[in-house]
Amino acid sequence: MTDKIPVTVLTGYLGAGKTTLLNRILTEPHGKRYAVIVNEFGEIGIDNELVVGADEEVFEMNNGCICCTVRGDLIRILDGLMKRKGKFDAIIVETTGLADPAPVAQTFFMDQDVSDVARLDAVVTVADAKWLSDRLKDAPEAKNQIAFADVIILNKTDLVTADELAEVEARIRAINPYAKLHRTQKCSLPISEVLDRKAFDLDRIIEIEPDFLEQGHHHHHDEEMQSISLKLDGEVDPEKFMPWISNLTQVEGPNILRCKGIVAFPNEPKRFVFQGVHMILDGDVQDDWKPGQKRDSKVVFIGRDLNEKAIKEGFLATAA
Ligand SMILES: Nc1nc2c(ncn2[C@@H]2O[C@H](COP(=O)(O)OP(=O)(O)OP(=O)(O)O)[C@@H](O)[C@H]2O)c(=O)[nH]1
Repeated sequence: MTDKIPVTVLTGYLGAGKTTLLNRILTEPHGKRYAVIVNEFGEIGIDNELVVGADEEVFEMNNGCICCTVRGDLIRILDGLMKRKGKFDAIIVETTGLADPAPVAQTFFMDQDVSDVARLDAVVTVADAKWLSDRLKDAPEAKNQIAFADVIILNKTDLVTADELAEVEARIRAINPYAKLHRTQKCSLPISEVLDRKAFDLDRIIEIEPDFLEQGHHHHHDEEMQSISLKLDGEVDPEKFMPWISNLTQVEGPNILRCKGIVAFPNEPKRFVFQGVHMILDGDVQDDWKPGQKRDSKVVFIGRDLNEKAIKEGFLATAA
């Protein structure tokens, strides 16, 4: 029992700060080896490139929601990892912001091969202090992520007032009074609060979801949620790209839940990485393009009521 590999499921709505937390865990000196499994909603893999490349191995699952189509993938990757047991101290699974954590957690109880060697240590949910209250109204996934959490990281406290923070915390407590809750900026908290918690409580989960241990899965996806992945076979002109992306996120901000991209600027040895949540946009040149790596540009937008044609044309028109 005790030598089963602990698995932490990292969840939280789009843009809450999951990758920020993951990178914090991976860069802190802890002397441990983690295997990381990332799952994203969108066709072009960007998330795995945003996870810092330490010694860890990152496995990517694309094209679908972890809780539905790629659950088989998760089982396969976990099986593969188990065969190499001893190489890893723990496994971290980062789910897409649109995943319901229940079926992911179920995998550790329902799949015999997995449950023989791995144990679900905790479901850790990152919540965006600025946007969570809105998402609790219109996104059922966001509510389940809070309900299932053993640890809740209420992040981005810098973007709200003390009153707003108290209000969102009260909303969280109305859904989940049990989880350990931390208020953070940039997910800054001791790793020991996140990993190896031995916190997953099956009895509590069965109270929330009585058929948790039964087969079958009724996750209804947000049918209106769109994911637009665009790729440009080359560089973009910053003089065109910057005004375009900032204008798009200002005008379409309410509908854009998440955007991110990695683009190449002419004569710039580093990759320009940007990401945003609604109209808040963040971007910087980061690590170098590797020798031989193709300098192309890719962007992903996730949201509702997005005009795909206009966004695509706008992006292609920024070509250098
Ligand atoms: N102001 C502010 N921004 C933050 C904080 N934490 C993270 N961010 C920013 O929020 C954006 C989203 O953070 P990520 O860590 O990529 O979020 P995520 O949950 O992994 O996003 P998805 O995987 O796309 O759902 C990034 O631009 C971060 O720099 C915070 O405490 N305050």
